[in-house]
Amino acid sequence: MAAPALSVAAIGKSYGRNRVLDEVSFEVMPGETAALLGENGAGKSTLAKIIAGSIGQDEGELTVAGERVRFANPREALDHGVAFIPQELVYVPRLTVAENICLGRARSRLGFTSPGGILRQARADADALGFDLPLRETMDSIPLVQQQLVEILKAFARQSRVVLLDEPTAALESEDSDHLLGLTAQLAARGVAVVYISHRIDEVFRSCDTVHVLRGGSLVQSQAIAETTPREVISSMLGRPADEVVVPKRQTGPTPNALVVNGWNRAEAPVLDDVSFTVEKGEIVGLYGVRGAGPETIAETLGGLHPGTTGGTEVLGSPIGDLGSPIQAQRAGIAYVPADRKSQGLVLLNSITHALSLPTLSRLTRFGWIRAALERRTASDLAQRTRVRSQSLAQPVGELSGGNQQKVLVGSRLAADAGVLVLHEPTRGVDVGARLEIHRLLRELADQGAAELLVTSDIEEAVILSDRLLIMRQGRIVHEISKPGLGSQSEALQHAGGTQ
Ligand SMILES: Nc1ncnc2c1ncn2[C@@H]1O[C@H](COP(=O)(O)OP(=O)(O)OP(=O)(O)O)[C@@H](O)[C@H]1O
Repeated sequence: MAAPALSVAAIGKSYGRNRVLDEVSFEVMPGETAALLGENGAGKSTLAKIIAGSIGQDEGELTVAGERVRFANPREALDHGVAFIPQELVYVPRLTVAENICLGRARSRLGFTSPGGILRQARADADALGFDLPLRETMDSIPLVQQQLVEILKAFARQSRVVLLDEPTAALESEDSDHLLGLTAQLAARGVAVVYISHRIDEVFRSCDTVHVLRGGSLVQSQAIAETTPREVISSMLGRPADEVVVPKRQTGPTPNALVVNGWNRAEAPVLDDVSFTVEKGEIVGLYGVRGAGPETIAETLGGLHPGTTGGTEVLGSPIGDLGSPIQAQRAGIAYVPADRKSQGLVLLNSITHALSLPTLSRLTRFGWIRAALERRTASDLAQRTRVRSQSLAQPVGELSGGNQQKVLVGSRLAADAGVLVLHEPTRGVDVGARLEIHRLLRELADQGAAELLVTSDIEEAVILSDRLLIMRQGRIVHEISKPGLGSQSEALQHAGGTQ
């Protein structure tokens, strides 16, 4: 029998007194796609980073294709055919997409270092995988989803034996996710071992052969996918039976409008075409559409990120003159939870306490002094409400697992006590348990009178959380579903895709 492509034996890792991985062992055969699951902070990314040479283990051994290895850095891992696509993307912002794709390979081919050569190579790589990418644009000027496709392309273009993907589809629309899953299957068919970290259980059951579940750093389930069920996997992740939970919909009748958007237009991309809608106090309104259809533009405009959008806006009964900057949006009474927590939302060096209280700092400040005790109390209340898992609230946000960083981001905006909450992908990268907690929290806030606009690419989230769901296509609102339920998913997708 062939040697495993990857063997992980009794791996252990601690950060100070925090035991992050304990005696973790499993194998992945060539051509196998293994899912690595677990709640936020369970240790998945840490394990992936150890396998990929970004950090070292304290105990245990790694074997790649029968050879015992200990990589000093990711470069060495790549040279051994181990490629890692991390959760937080690493790219050179000022270089073009083509240059980023070819980065690190420039010396391998004659003539390859000329701009034309780089463009040709990048185009060949992109075409081979059917990716349509703006190769001449700089990385920092393209949307997050495209940045992600570039990273994926880089790993795929290199000849890899083991490919680790850390939540690659968290930020992707269903169409792009399906494309990516198709690519992963192609890789596996070529004999590559794929380790797939995801919080999307349905995706794992569609595309993986085996599943390994981490809880609190220990492996608690290792099984063929065919021999288990989503319910069983969720139970092992949570360490308790997975209960059927339904987040209740709004109970109250009509209330005054808290947000009125009236005739918004944008001629230049991203285009909006005469968009009008309202969100009542206590109501959660979802906006759904395929990428570029408009929902994200509306969220970003409300966050003050798209000056130049014309039309009228009212917040809590008062007309807003201009949403030209994030500060103006905030002053208008809008709390915006951005989709991209790293570049728009969180300073990773801040302590959790500071990050959670930052948006409310003016309230906590008296005569220029931050009232430290109040700051701590606010932060600890928010950390509890969003169930942030950390060693202490003094820990830098950058040390938290990705999902816990997301909880801090959501929590920090809740503290602002704004009348209107704009939630852009609020549960991206968040595990099933925490996703439910965030959903409950958002419902609780709505019950207390907040108006919420939910922009999510997760159609299931859109239908279970929204009281009303608006579907957008090509910059316009094309359909409204008044009381969405799980059965409304296909209706929403049909209208979003234009097949209706
Ligand atoms: N550089 C670091 N310093 C201290 N602690 C860290 C560091 N990196 C990770 N940790 C801790 O290790 C634990 C595991 O984190 P890890 O990122 O592996 O979780 P994860 O399972 O990938 O979670 P998520 O689903 O949220 O991405 C967490 O408790 C985290 O706070």
